[in-house]
Amino acid sequence: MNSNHRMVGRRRSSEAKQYDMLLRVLLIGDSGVGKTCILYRFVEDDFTMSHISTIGIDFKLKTVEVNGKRIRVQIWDTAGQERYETITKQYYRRAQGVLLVYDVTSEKSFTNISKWANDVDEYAPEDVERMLIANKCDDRDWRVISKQQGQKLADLYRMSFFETSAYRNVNIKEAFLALTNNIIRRQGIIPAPDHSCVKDGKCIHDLDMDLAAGDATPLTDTEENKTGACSACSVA
Ligand SMILES: Nc1nc2c(ncn2[C@@H]2O[C@H](COP(=O)(O)OP(=O)(O)OP(=O)(O)O)[C@@H](O)[C@H]2O)c(=O)[nH]1
Repeated sequence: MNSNHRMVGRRRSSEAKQYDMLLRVLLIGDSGVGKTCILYRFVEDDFTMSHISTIGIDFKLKTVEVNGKRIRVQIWDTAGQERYETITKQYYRRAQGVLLVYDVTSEKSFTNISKWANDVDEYAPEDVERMLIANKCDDRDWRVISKQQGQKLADLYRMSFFETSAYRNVNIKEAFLALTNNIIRRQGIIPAPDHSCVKDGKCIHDLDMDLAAGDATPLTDTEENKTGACSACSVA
C-alpha cells in the first residue's frame, strides 16, 4: 500500500464521523420539468428561472437526519434529453430511490411518466423506492394536470406522491425526507456501527464513497480500516 493510499484512508476516517450511512437517489423525468431546480432548492436552498439543460449527469450531496441517524444522500440529477439516455441508464442500477418528476403545466411530461416508470422497472433494482413528483405547483395559470390526476397515477404505480414547487420551496425537503425514510424502512437498513453493511466481504457503500470523494480508490482494506467496512459505516 502506498502513502497516498494511506492518506486517502485517513481523510475518509475523519469524514466518516459526520454521518452514519449513505444512500443514492436518482432524479428522472422529461427535460425542463425542474429536476435541477429541485436539487438546488434542496441542497443549496436556491432557485434560478433560467433553464440550462443538464449534460449527461451530475450529483450533489446532502446530509439529513432520520430517526436520530445522520444519512448522507447522494442525489443524481439526470439529463431529461433523450440523447443522454445511454449515459443516464447506467446510474439506475445502484439507486436505492428514484424521484420520477413531471411538470404540472406539461401534459406530455405527465404522460411520459409511464415511459420513465418502465425504465425504472427495466434498469433499477427491483426493490428501489419510487416517488412521483408533480413540480411547478406554484404555476396556477398554466397548470393542466390536477393533483387528483397525479395522485391517481401514483396509486396506479404504487408510488408515494408529492406536489412540489422548487420556485416557492413547497414540499422539497418533505419529499426527500419521506423518500429517505421509505428507503430505510423498505430495505430494512439499520445504520450500523458494527459494519453490518459488509456483504460477501465487501462493503455495499464502496463505490458511492469513491464517487463522492471524487476519486476511485477503494475504501476497504486501508490501514485505518482493516475490518473491510467502508468509512461510511465505521462510526462507532
Ligand atoms: N414556476 C416554476 N418554474 C420552475 C420550477 N422548477 C423549475 N422551474 C423552471 O423550469 C425550467 C427547467 O428547470 P430545470 O431544473 O433546468 O429542468 P430539468 O428537468 O433539470 O431539465 P433538463 O436538465 O433539461 O433535464 C427552468 O426555467 C426553471 O426555472 C418550479 O417549481 N416552478
